[in-house]
Amino acid sequence: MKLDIVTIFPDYFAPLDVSLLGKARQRGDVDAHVHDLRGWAHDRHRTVDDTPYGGGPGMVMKPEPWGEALDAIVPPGSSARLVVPTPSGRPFTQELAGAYAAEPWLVFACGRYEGIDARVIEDARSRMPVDEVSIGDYVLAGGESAVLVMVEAVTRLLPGVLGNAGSAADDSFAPGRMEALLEGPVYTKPPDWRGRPVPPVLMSGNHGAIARWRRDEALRRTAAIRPELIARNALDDADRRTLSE
Ligand SMILES: NC(=O)c1ccno1
Repeated sequence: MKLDIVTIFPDYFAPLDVSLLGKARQRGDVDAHVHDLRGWAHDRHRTVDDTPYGGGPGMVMKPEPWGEALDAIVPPGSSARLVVPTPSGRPFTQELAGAYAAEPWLVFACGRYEGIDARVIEDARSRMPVDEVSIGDYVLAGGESAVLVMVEAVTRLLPGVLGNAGSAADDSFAPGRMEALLEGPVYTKPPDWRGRPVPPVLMSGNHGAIARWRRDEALRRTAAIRPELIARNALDDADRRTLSE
């Protein structure tokens, strides 16, 4: 997967060199490049923002640097998808992360201030798919943190990035039988810690009973914390019995 990130704070993306993603980059599984938008701002102060038409607080990111940056990074006819983090975007979900993990090339545009001049998105849409995406119903100072979240959620799904390929399949919201359930509790050694034992079923070696217990815990957690998700799952009789307890 090819990733390009355009930002006025390139140092924000130092985390791309650590942990699983850093290893994926070293292996060449992820070809990530961070670009400083000011490289396409040609005045003496390398200005990237200006006052909003129509008045109002704050500043808006100028279209010219963005247009030149995207022209330079994404040649005409290439296969890139532009992703723009914004609180006014479509929700970023595990499903969308899975769709992005199948994309050959993602370009992330990190807005700052009050946002990017709308014509930048319009112009980009004339030559590539563009998604405006929100990681949640809150406002950040810029898109950089949202891009770090999305890049981690997407790249962990790429083959070979997670040490245990099955791990992603058991995630909360992972496609399949656990699709819209919150993951239940997990345990490791010691078997008893501060007088708190590990649930015995997890040490029984009975894989069917363990799978049932894990699903029951996920159902109970989801019903307690995110009851609106329950209806998104295909429930069997055992599930319904658990939820009726
Ligand atoms: N909620 C968001 O995704 C966001 C992006 C930039 N500011 O907020």
